[in-house]
Amino acid sequence: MLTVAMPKGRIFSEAIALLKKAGYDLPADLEDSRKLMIDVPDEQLRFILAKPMDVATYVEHGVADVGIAGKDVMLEEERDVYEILDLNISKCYLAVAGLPNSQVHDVAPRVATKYPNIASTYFREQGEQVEIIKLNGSVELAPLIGLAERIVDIVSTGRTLKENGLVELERIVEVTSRFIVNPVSYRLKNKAIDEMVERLSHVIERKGTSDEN
Ligand SMILES: Nc1ncnc2c1ncn2[C@@H]1O[C@H](COP(=O)(O)OP(=O)(O)OP(=O)(O)O)[C@@H](O)[C@H]1O
Ligand SMILES: O=P(O)(O)OC[C@H]1O[C@H](OP(=O)(O)OP(=O)(O)O)[C@H](O)[C@@H]1O
Repeated sequence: MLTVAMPKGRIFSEAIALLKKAGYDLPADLEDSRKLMIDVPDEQLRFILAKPMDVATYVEHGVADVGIAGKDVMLEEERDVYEILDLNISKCYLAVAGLPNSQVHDVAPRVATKYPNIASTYFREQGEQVEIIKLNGSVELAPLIGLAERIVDIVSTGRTLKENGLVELERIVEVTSRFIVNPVSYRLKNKAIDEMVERLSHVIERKGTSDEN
């Protein structure tokens, strides 16, 4: 039995679709359920449904053998897990944004973000001193209300920035979801994990090729 940590929220449906495409026979109502632990005995799988930021924590502690997590989470949390596969789903990127034409005069401008580690590493590498303000969501609000001069947040379509009158200033890193594995599970359950990786890679490789479209 493999325990798979799945991120609830926007990655979930794409991840389930990918597993189904890879040939896993999963219950149709998986996405409507409020259950947080779901066994699929025919496939020898147990799913646990976690907050996206927590997936790598479950995998690092070995209560899940494998999991699916955004690259943003992997960079922010730096968990001791193997990142085996880029699943190429839930594409977006992390960027610095702010109000247009805003002049930053402060010695240490304030940067609001859900990603304090990524943001401080980025600005340190740029040689810029900033004050990081940690938020848990609606980060685009911060410059509008005067909490921060800049933000570091996810951009996908750019709609949230646009509708709040913000502009992208610098692109930090591209983000997609990754298949991650607990190092001990990888030794003990190598066959089952390798099979899942193989089946998933097969589906990812075919994605976007001309005979698939
Ligand atoms: N706008 C977006 N488009 C595509 N992928 C995104 C977007 N925002 C976040 N992601 C990816 O999805 C993951 C987060 O998903 P989601 O937004 O459902 O979680 P969340 O922000 O923790 O949600 P909440 O705290 O509101 O439940 C991120 O780690 C990132 O990899
Ligand atoms: O470029 P877009 O397509 O507009 O997507 C980007 C928005 O999506 C995410 O927010 P989410 O919906 O997860 O809300 P939150 O920030 O409050 O968690 C992200 O934090 C941005 O705000």
